[in-house]
Amino acid sequence: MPSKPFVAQWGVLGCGWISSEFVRDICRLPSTRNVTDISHAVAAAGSRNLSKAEEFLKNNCPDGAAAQRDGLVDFKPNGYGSYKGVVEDPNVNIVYIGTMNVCHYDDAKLALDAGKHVLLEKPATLNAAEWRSLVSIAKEKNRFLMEAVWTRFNPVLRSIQKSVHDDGLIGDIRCLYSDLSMDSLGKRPDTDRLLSAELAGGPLLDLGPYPLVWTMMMLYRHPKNHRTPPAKIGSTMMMHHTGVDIATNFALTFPNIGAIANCTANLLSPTQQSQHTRIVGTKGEILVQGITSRPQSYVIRRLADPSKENGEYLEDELVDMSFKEGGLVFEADHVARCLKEGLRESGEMPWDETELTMSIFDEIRKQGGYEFLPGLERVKLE
Ligand SMILES: NC(=O)C1=CN([C@@H]2O[C@H](COP(=O)(O)OP(=O)(O)OC[C@H]3O[C@@H](n4cnc5c(N)ncnc54)[C@H](OP(=O)(O)O)[C@@H]3O)[C@@H](O)[C@H]2O)C=CC1
Ligand SMILES: O=C1OC[C@@H](O)[C@H](O)[C@H]1O
Repeated sequence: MPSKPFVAQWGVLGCGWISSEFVRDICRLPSTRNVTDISHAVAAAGSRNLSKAEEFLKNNCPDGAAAQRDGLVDFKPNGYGSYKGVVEDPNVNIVYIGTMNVCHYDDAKLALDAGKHVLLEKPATLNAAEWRSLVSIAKEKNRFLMEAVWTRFNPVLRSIQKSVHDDGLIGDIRCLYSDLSMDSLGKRPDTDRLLSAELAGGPLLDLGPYPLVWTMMMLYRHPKNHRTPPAKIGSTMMMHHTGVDIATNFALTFPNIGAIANCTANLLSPTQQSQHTRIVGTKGEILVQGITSRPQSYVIRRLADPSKENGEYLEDELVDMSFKEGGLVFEADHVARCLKEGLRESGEMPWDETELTMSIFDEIRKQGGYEFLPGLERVKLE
């Protein structure tokens, strides 16, 4: 007899866009993606406004998520007009935090202090000091804590990582180019979360995590890099009149493997979806397609003769791995497995990699002159 799947019992903080995407994705029955060891339930959702929480549940998971529809648990989702209600709900064992950047630290602390495990949307915090503080609370409370960088669990990224790291598909990596940008300027009000200084907006923190995740997964995590942080961080930032960045370019060097990453995130231009990320090696290159956060396919271009300078490529090979899931469920499955195993930290999105991410953003903000409004940072950098 197969054993009963472990059920992650989610409580959701913030009933906005990404929370609804997350909840809809965990409603998909695990069997449709050949998953049998874990499942998901929505135990609660909380908003600053009760009717918004109730509407959120009605629209996204009126019967709960997969485990509720499969009869693995017998509770229905509860709506709350506060975040406190969610973290105190006895049916909740893990809290998904989909609130604004400026709320992440307080909301994660609220959940950890209430004894709940936490999956916290990117950017985890405003700076590395806030993240270190959350990690120490998670350790003290003996609870799971992970930054929600869903792209790390995307099957396309995983396939590319294996082909490049284990099978030497493009030889030694030399350069990585990755962009996530949007042509938002003039199309969103200055009060929008992407442009507002009060909400710690700007493309570095909002979009930058994705070019950086490609860098982390392909270069930082390259077996020959031995998880060595970038030796140099160089950046150029253009500021918007609201006090957030409007465009940020950054380059990171990895001398152990002789590779450099060139990352861009701006609100001036749309990303080129036919090759948002280009990974160039000594034997060829990979062009990743789709959205930078949610790749769907990639093109392999092998050099006909790798010994030639600027040589010809053989015919393009398309690897189409399009999937029907939203993509957030792969991350949710991983978290459920961590909880099932009693882990407090994920090996795939460990605490020190979020700390490194936040430190890189801290350094880029310092170079570019992007300072948060007074009072936003709950823990200041030394
Ligand atoms: N993983 C991914 O692909 C994505 C991640 N994100 C991340 O998720 C977070 C939320 O983004 P998104 O869902 O697009 O944003 P939304 O504006 O759609 O939702 C954010 C929610 O935050 C809550 N909130 C708490 N305090 C405030 C406040 N002072 N002002 C406004 N809202 C507040 C609100 O929930 P309520 O009113 O219910 O209390 C609101 O609905 C961001 O940190 C972003 O970086 C965003 C998009 C994609
Ligand atoms: O995480 C994100 O990915 C998609 C973008 O549209 C969004 O602004 C960002 O928060």
